[in-house]
Amino acid sequence: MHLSWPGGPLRGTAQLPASKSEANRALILQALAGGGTLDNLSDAHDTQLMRRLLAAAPGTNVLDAEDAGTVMRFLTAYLSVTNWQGRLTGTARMQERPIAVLVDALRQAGARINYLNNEGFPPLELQGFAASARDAAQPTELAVRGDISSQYISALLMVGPRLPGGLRLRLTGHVGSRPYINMTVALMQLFGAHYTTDGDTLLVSPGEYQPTNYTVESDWSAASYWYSLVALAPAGSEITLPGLRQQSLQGDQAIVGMMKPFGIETTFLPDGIHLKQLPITASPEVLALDFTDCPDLAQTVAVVAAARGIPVDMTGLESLRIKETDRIAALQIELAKFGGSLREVTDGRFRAESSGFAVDNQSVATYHDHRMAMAFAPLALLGQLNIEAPTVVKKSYPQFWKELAKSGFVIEEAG
Ligand SMILES: O=C(O)C1=C[C@@H](OP(=O)(O)O)[C@@H](O)[C@H](O)C1
Ligand SMILES: C=C(OP(=O)(O)O)C(=O)O
Repeated sequence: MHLSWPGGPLRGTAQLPASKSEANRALILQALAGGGTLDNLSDAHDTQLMRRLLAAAPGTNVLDAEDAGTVMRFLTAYLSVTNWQGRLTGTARMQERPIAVLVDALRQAGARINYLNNEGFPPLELQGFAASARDAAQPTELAVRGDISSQYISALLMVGPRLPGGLRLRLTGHVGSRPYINMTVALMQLFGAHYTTDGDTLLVSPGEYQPTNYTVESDWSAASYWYSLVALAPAGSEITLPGLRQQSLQGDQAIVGMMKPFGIETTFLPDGIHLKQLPITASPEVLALDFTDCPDLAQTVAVVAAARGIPVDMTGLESLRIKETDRIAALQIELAKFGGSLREVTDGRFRAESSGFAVDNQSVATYHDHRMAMAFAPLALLGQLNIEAPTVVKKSYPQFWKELAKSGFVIEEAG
């Protein structure tokens, strides 16, 4: 797909998808509650897939979570406690994304799960749930490391009320993506769960979820691409993004602060936000940003840093290697095409920077990763650009290209 910008400031209103993270939790909680209504469910493929698989589960013994991490992890827990028996699989890439931490914990809780291919990875064979003969008045006690994926923890927490005696979950190690755990707990409470903490131990009381009505917020991760568009567009650019809330459950709202040094001012409106590009005032020689809590923002920021020539030292990128692709390797290869780089300067600290950054008809490979496509697309503001396999955006933001076209980009399909 060929992308170009006719010139002049970027202006107008862009529609965002609803958060797939909120939606996929709400769908699991709704299924466990046995009712309630969800408004503003995303048309994102991950959300529609979750909905379809939850509906299909009672009548089939093969489910395919494709490339959706939340679907694979949340369903493994949900299908276990609901005693579903069958095979849960995913794409070739999903079969490389680890799941042992979750499977070990569920086995301890009483789930019977086998690996069908490689130990520790999907596909899985679920053989039902046999709660141990332990005193049911005692909570199921589990210890889970938090440094690989928070999705294991969210998955366990959501089924916690269904475990005999509830769940006492101790988090160990350096916990990443913590705002996603907080989002899980907030939605569980909204659906009637009882939850407390004792340091890094999370306690979920046994009980039933209540049918609940919830309106999903727009997606802050998707909003991040509009931040980079405004940051790279000509002076005077501004954009309105409806549907975002100041009180958000999404940790990716951190983009508000991260984009300030790039000159982006955020104003909260009664329904949404307004972004405005301001002249960049004095900034440190090298910015330091930690992505431990918001890994999905890393690609957005790395590309803007290189394109604007504002070096950023990025930490907290560990989980990027096991997402839709190895995002660190993908960024390194693609940034290099433009004169940018992402170099490991010390253990775990990566500097995004550039020398002679130029956009001149390069072709960006997207590695089956929606965020590679959307993080690099804003570079079309600086010159002619090609994006390979552009339909990859459907995972979280199917309308992305349509919204770019509406805002003035010229888009030509390849071939
Ligand atoms: O729980 C969630 O909705 C998510 C958690 C994060 O994953 P990790 O916990 O694996 O970092 C994030 O990257 C992913 O896009 C969505
Ligand atoms: C990592 C992501 O998704 P998931 O882990 O749910 O596949 C993402 O959307 O960036």
